Amino acid sequence: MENIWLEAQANLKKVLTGQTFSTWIEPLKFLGNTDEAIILEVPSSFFQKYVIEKYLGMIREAISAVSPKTYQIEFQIVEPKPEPAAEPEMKPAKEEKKEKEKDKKSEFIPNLNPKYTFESFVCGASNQFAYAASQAVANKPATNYNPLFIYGGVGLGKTHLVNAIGNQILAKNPKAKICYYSSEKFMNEMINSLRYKKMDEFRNKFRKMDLLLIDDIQFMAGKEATQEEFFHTFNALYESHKQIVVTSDKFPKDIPGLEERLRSRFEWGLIADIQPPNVETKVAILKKKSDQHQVNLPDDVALFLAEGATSNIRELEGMLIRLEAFASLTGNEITLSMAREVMKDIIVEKTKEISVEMIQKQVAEHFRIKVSELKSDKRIKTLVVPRQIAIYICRELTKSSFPEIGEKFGGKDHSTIIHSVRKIEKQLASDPDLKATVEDIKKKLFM
Ligand SMILES: Nc1ncnc2c1ncn2[C@@H]1O[C@H](COP(=O)(O)OP(=O)(O)OP(=O)(O)O)[C@@H](O)[C@H]1O
Repeated sequence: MENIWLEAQANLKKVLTGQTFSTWIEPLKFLGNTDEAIILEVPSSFFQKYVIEKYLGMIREAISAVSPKTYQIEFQIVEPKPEPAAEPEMKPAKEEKKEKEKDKKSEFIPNLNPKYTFESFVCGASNQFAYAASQAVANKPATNYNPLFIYGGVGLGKTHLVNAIGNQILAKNPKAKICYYSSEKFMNEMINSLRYKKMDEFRNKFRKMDLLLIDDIQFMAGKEATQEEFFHTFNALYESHKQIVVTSDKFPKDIPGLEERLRSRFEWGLIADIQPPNVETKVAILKKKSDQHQVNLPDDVALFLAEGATSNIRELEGMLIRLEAFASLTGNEITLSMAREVMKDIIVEKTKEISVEMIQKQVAEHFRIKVSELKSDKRIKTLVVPRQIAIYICRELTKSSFPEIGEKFGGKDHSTIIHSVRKIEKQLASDPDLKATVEDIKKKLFM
């Protein structure tokens, strides 16, 4: 049973960002199970509430994808063990020195996701401004746009862009002191530092940075002590001309519970928004991701996913991974009909119903022939091939039976229809031009 959870966890890792996974999913340890439920360990009630709110659906889905049965998910709070007592253990001097050095180094581990770069980011109309602003900051930190405040809805690429800034600065200057933190991590670390009387260490760590990247600042809303601490960190960095980049799901003014003095500071620099992507950008993102995974994603499938998905790119990526996994496990190429089957519970098809008549019209237009010629019995090659293609697409995209299709193609016998479908199926495997033609026609049908 634990294996089911480990497998589900591994799949979630592929879909979520490194940061989200390590913060929220990795700490969920398998505690046990009943016939109906899997019990997972959580470190606090806050943690439990957050996971239920944000990730329970995903967790359920990941589990049902790897188990034959549907399970409830239950959480049990297991408080982390307190740190060892203040009395330090006696250690040999050499060992102590080594540990100190290690501590020193780890202070500057930038914590960036190396996959999130400008190169791997698709720039479209919806994110152009934030992309350009991020590049400007990466090229000339702490000059024109300080702080840079990026805001936009869930899963639209804020974390990706701030990591890209950090990665680019680090590539130019490997010694740059860069720190990427989510605001929750900032808060948790601050609480721990208060608890173990290490506030000076905490403050110094942030105030030494050249670049401070704070993700999802909206989580600081209503947390007065955290905001107070962040305010002083902000001032210290700003005054020493260090770059600060902050992300949020809202414009500063619209974050309830954000102190006025922080809000006004965020407005000192540049505020750039990311809007939900249009279908073309979503297709471009899918194409880029599938290229990265070295998987062939046909255009019509990319369009189908892009149109069916919400604007959350994380969800779009999740769909792609699911499809890629299905194709690789069954050893088949990704096709539109496979995508429809695999996504049937996820994409509530809002694509229009495709009818035999629409297909006939589109194929006739493509080959510059008349619909009446397509339906005729004429056996010349310029008509036979389009006719077979049209019949094949009708079989793939409509629910019509062979005799029904035959009826609409001038009353042809169902064996003629079966022959046409088989013929095209066979040729598609070896004829890339034919494949491109079929995909092109299907794509136009869904436009
Ligand atoms: N324009 C884009 N090009 C390529 N990948 C993108 C783009 N936008 C988003 N993504 C991908 O979508 C996923 C989610 O993006 P990211 O985590 O940056 O979103 P976010 O806005 O920070 O979300 P949240 O509000 O949940 O923090 C990531 O894997 C990211 O690489």
